[in-house]
Amino acid sequence: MSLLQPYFQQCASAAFSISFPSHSFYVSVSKRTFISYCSSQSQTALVDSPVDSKIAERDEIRLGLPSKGRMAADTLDLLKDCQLSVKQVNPRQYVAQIPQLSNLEVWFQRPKDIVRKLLSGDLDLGIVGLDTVSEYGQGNEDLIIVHDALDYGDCRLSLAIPKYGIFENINSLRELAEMPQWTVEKPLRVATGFIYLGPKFMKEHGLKHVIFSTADGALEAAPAMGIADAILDLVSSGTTLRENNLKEIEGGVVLESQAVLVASRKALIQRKGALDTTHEILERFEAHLRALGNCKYEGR
Ligand SMILES: Nc1ncnc2c1ncn2[C@@H]1O[C@H](COP(=O)(O)OP(=O)(O)OP(=O)(O)O)[C@@H](O)[C@H]1O
Ligand SMILES: O=P(O)(O)OC[C@H]1O[C@H](OP(=O)(O)OP(=O)(O)O)[C@H](O)[C@@H]1O
Repeated sequence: MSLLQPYFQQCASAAFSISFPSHSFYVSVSKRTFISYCSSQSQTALVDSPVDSKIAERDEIRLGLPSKGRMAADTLDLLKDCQLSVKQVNPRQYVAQIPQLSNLEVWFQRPKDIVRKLLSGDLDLGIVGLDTVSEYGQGNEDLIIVHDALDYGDCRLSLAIPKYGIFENINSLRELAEMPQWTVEKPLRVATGFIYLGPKFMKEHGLKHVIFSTADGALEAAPAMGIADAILDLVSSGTTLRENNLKEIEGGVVLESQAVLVASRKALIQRKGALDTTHEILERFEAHLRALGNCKYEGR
């Protein structure tokens, strides 16, 4: 019986179940996500889930890890803390092994490519920020957040506006939306790298006259350069906003993010050994987080 079984029972309606000769498992796609797994002698197979096509044939299970950037070192540290040491022959090689998980291959990729490759079936599991899954996954139902709180990479995707000029007394999304300046001819200009989540958030919050532009970095410069009125970007300490005379506003947080373990639903269902390997990784993560006092599911 898994550690997470009691939690599953609380949200069984959001789950699907599969029974095979040797085991059964449940996967929930609710906000607090997990995999639950237990032994069963059942010979029946019940699949209540959109499994439309076959996955690519290969024997190994593939885990994508960030190849560089903010998440890379912390991800390796987490795995090491869980006694899952990643053996990379040299840093320019993008494939590695974890001796404790013999059927698993690690592939180092840029975070956004990890999400893309989960969707294309070229990876089965990945560790990235929730912001990256949400932006590049675009709500695709094949992506399952297996663990939503790995306790690093904390940040938020937040709307920010200048502290000065016409925005001086604007402190909430509602006040921003009600400004008379934004019209069809002269919409609110938002600079962001999040071109899926940005428009979706504005639409959901009823902001009609908005136009987006995009850039790969240093977005905080856009208002002062006269390129944008607002920015939608990741914030952690808030220093970059402050240094650029920008402020967050009430109701302007699109998403709270941290590192998550994400899986391809198809891979979990169809790839031999994927479920056991995922369960093994998940239990190690939970044991580690519990030891740190950060296990969300403890006592459930
Ligand atoms: N202050 C922060 N700014 C940006 N990302 C942060 C911050 N704090 C945590 N993160 C996490 O780190 C991830 C960014 O990692 P990285 O720097 O590798 O990405 P990237 O620059 O978007 O990738 P790429 O170089 O492929 O475009 C974010 O997706 C987020 O989950
Ligand atoms: O709240 P803070 O702790 O100041 O962090 C936020 C900043 O960090 C990220 O930029 P990054 O350093 O990745 O550089 P970039 O602007 O080139 O993306 C993000 O895009 C913000 O600019």
